[in-house]
Amino acid sequence: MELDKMDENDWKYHGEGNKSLVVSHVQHARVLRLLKYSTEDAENSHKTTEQAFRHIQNIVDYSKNVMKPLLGETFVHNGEAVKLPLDFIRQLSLKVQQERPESRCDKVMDTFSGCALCLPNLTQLSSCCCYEQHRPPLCVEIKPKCGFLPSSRHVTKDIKTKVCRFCMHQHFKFASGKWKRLSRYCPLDLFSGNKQRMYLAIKHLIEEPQNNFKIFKGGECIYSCKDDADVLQDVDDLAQHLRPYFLPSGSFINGHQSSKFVLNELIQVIVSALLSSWDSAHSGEPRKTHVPEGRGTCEASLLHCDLLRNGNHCLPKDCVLARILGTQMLDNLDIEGLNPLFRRVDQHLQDFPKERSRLQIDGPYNENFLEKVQSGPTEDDGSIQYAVRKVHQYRVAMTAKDCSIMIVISPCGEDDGLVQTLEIQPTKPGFTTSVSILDLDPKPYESIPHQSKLDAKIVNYYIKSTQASHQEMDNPERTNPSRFLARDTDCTLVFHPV
Ligand SMILES: O=P(O)(O)O[C@@H]1[C@@H](OP(=O)(O)O)[C@H](OP(=O)(O)O)[C@H](O)[C@H](OP(=O)(O)O)[C@H]1OP(=O)(O)O
Ligand SMILES: Nc1ncnc2c1ncn2[C@@H]1O[C@H](COP(=O)(O)OP(=O)(O)OP(=O)(O)O)[C@@H](O)[C@H]1O
Repeated sequence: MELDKMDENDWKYHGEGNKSLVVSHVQHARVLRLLKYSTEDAENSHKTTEQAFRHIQNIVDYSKNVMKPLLGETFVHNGEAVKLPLDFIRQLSLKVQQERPESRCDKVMDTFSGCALCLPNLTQLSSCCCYEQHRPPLCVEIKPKCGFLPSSRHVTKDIKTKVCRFCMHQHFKFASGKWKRLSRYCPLDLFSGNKQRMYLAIKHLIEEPQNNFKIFKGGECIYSCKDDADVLQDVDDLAQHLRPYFLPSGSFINGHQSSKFVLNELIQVIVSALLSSWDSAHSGEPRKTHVPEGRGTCEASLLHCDLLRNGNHCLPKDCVLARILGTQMLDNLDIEGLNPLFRRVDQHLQDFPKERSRLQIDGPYNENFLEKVQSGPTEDDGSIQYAVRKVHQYRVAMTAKDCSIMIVISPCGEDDGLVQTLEIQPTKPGFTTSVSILDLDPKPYESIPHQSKLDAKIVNYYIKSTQASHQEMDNPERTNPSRFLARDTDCTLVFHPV
């Protein structure tokens, strides 16, 4: 990238989250990820270039030295911190403003520091060399969220060991107006390793994508959450896009059937990519990651009880889901068990402020930090080392609970006869897939008290609202229909038993 030749016309709006705004290059498979700050957050706007650059370098170091070893070399692309001309960033900010969703405009792009993170465009990261004009690579983005139930003895509310955080959080988000519909997606189904449960989890993501699901075609977002949209219409549009990829030319399947068919095909390719082991050093019988008994099924999941009971709960060892789940499970005390340890660390830092740097509370995120995460006292011996280790582990787990998976699906070879069988196959004929993980930023130490409050709010609201729902069921006239989602009975899937 030649900094003196940066031109805002070479870049376009690509997407954004809570903390950053992403623009993509119109020709090269590159993106710039620019940080955002709240308009009221005056402190951040006064960050000097050096401070901002350090902040972005911290993100790079964390991805590279902490998350990459935990999640796997093949999945993580840490990118590099870059300094950009201020004029370019200001022009870019003006250019993208009209494309930004209103719900994200409570924050503004950082146009003062001149710093950004430059990354490969993961929606275009194809492992296939034969780029077809009429069938550019598809990319599916999934933000899976937390895939297990806590089993920590510190958990005080029984419901937390039965209903997963995502499903409980849905009720809170719906009530607070963040989303207009409840999602039927349950992360525990996605992480189950059971193909039928995974199939339905993805089907539910397609039905109600919220901020957990997007599809790109040739790097352009063609399917994502639109708050007011007619969802059925959207799914039909999506099916139109998918036809050239999944329906053999000259096929006679008509309208609705063909939509169902191509969506089914897409889901199967996604499941296959999520379950593929990517560790090239490993060969032979795939090893499995088991979700401990009772931690892999959520009572709020809308799947058939039989499917939940009988589904096998294990993931191939080196598949992307196993890597993410393993890292999420570094949080083995739950926020309730972590709280007293956080207070121990906090007290220590108040007593000895200089310890902040030795304990690497804000980095540097280097091999030493990873060492602190991975080794040290395993039982609470009352030491500060133990408490710091658990705090570091919790923060790493939080990153893994909030990351996203990108699956690029590239057609290769002839488009005729692509779909020969409806079984999931290790690699579906006619496609290659590549998988990466994004949004691997460190979660601030200071956010832990917020996590604790949010956890209590979500759980209390869930208990209150489900109790109210049961009362409403006794009195149907008062029932709010969107509170009661139908169980998914469409389990007559095309998979063979696994
Ligand atoms: O707390 P959660 O589970 O709601 O996760 C937040 C996400 O909300 P979600 O529930 O996925 O819609 C939230 O996503 P949205 O802004 O809702 O798209 C952020 O990812 C937030 O991370 P950060 O504070 O920006 O680093 C996430 O916060 P962290 O808890 O990961 O810090
Ligand atoms: N390297 C990349 N290549 C392609 N698209 C990307 C890349 N990084 C981010 N994106 C897109 O930009 C969106 C926002 O990026 P990201 O998730 O990193 O933002 P964030 O503000 O950290 O999100 P969050 O709300 O989770 O904190 C992503 O959902 C994804 O669609």
